[in-house]
Formats: sequence, C-alpha cells, structure tokens
Amino acid sequence: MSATTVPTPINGTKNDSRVILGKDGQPIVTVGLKRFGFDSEVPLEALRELYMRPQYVQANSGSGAADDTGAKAIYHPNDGTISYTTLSRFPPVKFLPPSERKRILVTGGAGFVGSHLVDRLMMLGHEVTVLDNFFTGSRTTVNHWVGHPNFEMVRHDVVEPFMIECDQIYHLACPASPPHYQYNAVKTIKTSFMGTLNMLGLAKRTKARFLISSTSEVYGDPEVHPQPEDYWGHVNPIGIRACYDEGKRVAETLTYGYHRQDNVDVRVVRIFNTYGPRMNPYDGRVVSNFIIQALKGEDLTVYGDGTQTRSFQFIHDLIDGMIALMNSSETRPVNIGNTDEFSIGEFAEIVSEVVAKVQKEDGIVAPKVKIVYKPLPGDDPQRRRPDTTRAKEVLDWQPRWNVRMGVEEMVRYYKAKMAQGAL
Ligand SMILES: O=c1ccn([C@@H]2O[C@H](COP(=O)(O)OP(=O)(O)O[C@H]3OC[C@@H](O)[C@H](O)[C@H]3O)[C@@H](O)[C@H]2O)c(=O)[nH]1
Repeated sequence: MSATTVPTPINGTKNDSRVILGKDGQPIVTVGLKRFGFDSEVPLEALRELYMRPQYVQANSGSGAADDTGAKAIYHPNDGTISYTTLSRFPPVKFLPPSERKRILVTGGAGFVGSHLVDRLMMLGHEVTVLDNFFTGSRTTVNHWVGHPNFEMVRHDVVEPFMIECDQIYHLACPASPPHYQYNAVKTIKTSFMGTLNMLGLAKRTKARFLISSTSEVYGDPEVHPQPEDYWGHVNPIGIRACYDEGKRVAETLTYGYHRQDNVDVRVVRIFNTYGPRMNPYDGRVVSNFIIQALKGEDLTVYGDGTQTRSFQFIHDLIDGMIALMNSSETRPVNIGNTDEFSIGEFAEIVSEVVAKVQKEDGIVAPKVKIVYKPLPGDDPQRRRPDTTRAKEVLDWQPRWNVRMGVEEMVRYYKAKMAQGAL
C-alpha cells in the first residue's frame, strides 16, 4: 500500500474523518515505516475502520445487513437478540508473493497491543496465528479476521508448550495492567517465566526470530531519569508489582540465555505506557480510567498527590517500533515510548479538556469533571520517561502522535462503543 492512498472517511461517530496532526504539525495519513526491507506502512483510515466500525447493525436500520468488510451481526431490538452470519468480505490485505510472506505467531494476539499488531501484519499480507487464553484478551478484538485464509486463532495458554512452524514470534502474552497482573500474582510470574521458556523453546526448534514485549517496569521506581536501556533498574523484588517487574526481568534473562547458549535470534522491546482504542475500558490503567470517568461525568481518580509522572505513547507508534525492531538486526533491548512526560495531575486536566472538546463538537453540554484523590498503590514509580536515543539511532524510529491527538482518538472510540451499548 502506498503513502498516497487516499483514505476514505468512515461512518460511525461524528468527525471520524477529522485530520489528525502529528507532533511535527503534519497530517498523519499513514502509519508504519519502511525499514530493513520490511514495509509496514498502511493507510491510517484503513486501520481506523477496523477498530471504529460498529460491532453490529440494527435490523431494519435500512443500512443493509453489514458493511462491505464487516461481520454480519444484526441486532434485533424487538427481542434483544443478535444474529451472526459468516463474513461476506474481509478487509483487503496486501498480495505478497510466497517468498515475502512470513508465518508469524503472535502470543497474546487478542489483547490490546496484540490485536493492533495483528491488524497491521494481516494488512501487510502475512500469515498470522494468534495464541491467546482470553484471560485479559478478547476474541472481539480480532474477530474481523476469523475465517480469513491468512489467519488462525488458537485458544491456548503459553504456560503449556505449543508447536507450530513459523518464521517470527511476537511474544506478548501476559496481563499488563497493574490490577490484572496483581489479581493472580503467581500466575503472572508463571506466565512470564514458563510462557517465555516455552516460546523460546519453539523459537530454538523452528529457528524463528523471537521478539519479547518487555516493559519500562524493569526499571522499577527509577533513580535515573530518563531511563536508558543500560540502566539496571530499581525494583522491589518482594513488592506487589514484583510479579510483573521481576517476571519480565527474568523473561529478559531467559531470552538472552537462549540467545547466548542456543543462538536464538532475539529482539527485546521495553514498552513504556501505551494507550489507544481497544484498551479494556475497565482494566484499571490511568488512561482508560480517566477517559471513561470523564465521559460518564464522574470524578477523575488521581492516586496519591498526582505529582508522579508518566510518558504516554499512542498504540500506532508502538506497533511501528515493534515491527521495525523485529526486522532490524538489533539484539539489545530497545525502549519504545513517547518522551513527552506529564504528571498524573496534568494528565487528568488534559483528558478532561479533550473529552469536553469532543462532547462540545458532538453538541453535548457536559459538566466539568472534578478530580478526587485516592491512596497511591504500593511501589508506584514516581517518575518515568524513556530515553529513546537507541530507537532513533538503530531503528530510525520516533513517536509521531502527540498526546491530545491520541487521547481524542481513544475518546471517540469509547464514545462509539458506548453509543452501541457495548460499554
Ligand atoms: O485511576 C487511576 C489509575 C492510575 N493512576 C496512576 O497513574 C499512573 C499510571 O498508572 P497505570 O496503571 O496506567 O500504569 P503504570 O505506569 O503504573 O504501569 C504500567 O507501566 C508500564 C506497562 O508495562 C504496564 O502496562 C503498566 O503496568 C500511576 O501512578 C497510577 O497510580 C491514577 O492516578 N488513577
């Protein structure tokens, strides 16, 4: 697909065809990069169609049973039922010759990050297998691909071994929001350790390239700011976050063990706070909490005094970085995150302003939301900002989305879901 493809505005909420300006002030028309012989560029509007589309159409709505590419799900308001038929047509994907088509396994492919990665890889014409246990992921995130000849979805927990032939493995499976990963700490550690062990074993046997999604949480509550990749971190090994922090740290250790010992071709991405459409609205992370609270006119819950900082990156920037890293020759860890740092208090203001702007544009007079302060969870990092020098140097990657544009996109997504009663 080319950068000159003219995007078609999609139908759904009002203003869906708005121009999205990047950090450089230029409109974002495509996402993705041409790097290392791998072109990951797709029109933004085509991706938006996948996550902004309605989940169903209403019977007798006059709009037909389904749009061109959507699932035929028809809601019957009279008896409150929904009927599904098979797809009439899938979203178009690039036609790749077999020599360029890769067999790609995405563990956690039905999760927030995974589903966006799957959309991109599918649109680029690759064969994608999703492995997910649906603990935090959901089939609805990728169901627009079910039945496509290039797509396969398997319910499987990575703590058990899995056999498949593949060329690349994106190993994402693990709950990522603090309330979710703390819900069953032992299972989180098990997933990080045994899941990674199993997938590295698979990579060793198949000689597939292996990318693990690690996290900024390996730096713990950092004493170095911003955090470069060679900072070893400051983690409480017995605290409530340790199941995730230490789980990911040992997963990285395993990854480099297989790399040194067995020559497994590895990539390690350290992901900083990421947000965007399809993030579970109730997963407890700050971006989804604030947006849902503001849309419902509820108070925004700031934990602690709101002086702790985070740097928020939009999902499409992350996917660009992950695909570039996978196809590069860089085997060291690489931070992928946005360097614009905000205190949580400031961020609450930004979210309430963006929500008020969108509501106003949609003709809704919404009351100004207030901030309430709640206790700070244990071991909550005080400052977090990535040093992205390495990503810039080795991947020629930089984030393009500014926070207001990204938050607005997510607000419109949640609004569309709420309008359908899906939230
Ligand atoms: O409603 C809320 C939720 C969260 N917060 C605060 O907002 C900050 C960010 O919290 P989040 O839960 O969104 O995310 P955290 O930065 O704590 O953890 C995240 O870090 C990086 C990723 O790898 C993980 O996905 C996630 O664990 C924290 O200081 C938290 O205490 C609020 O003030 N209010």
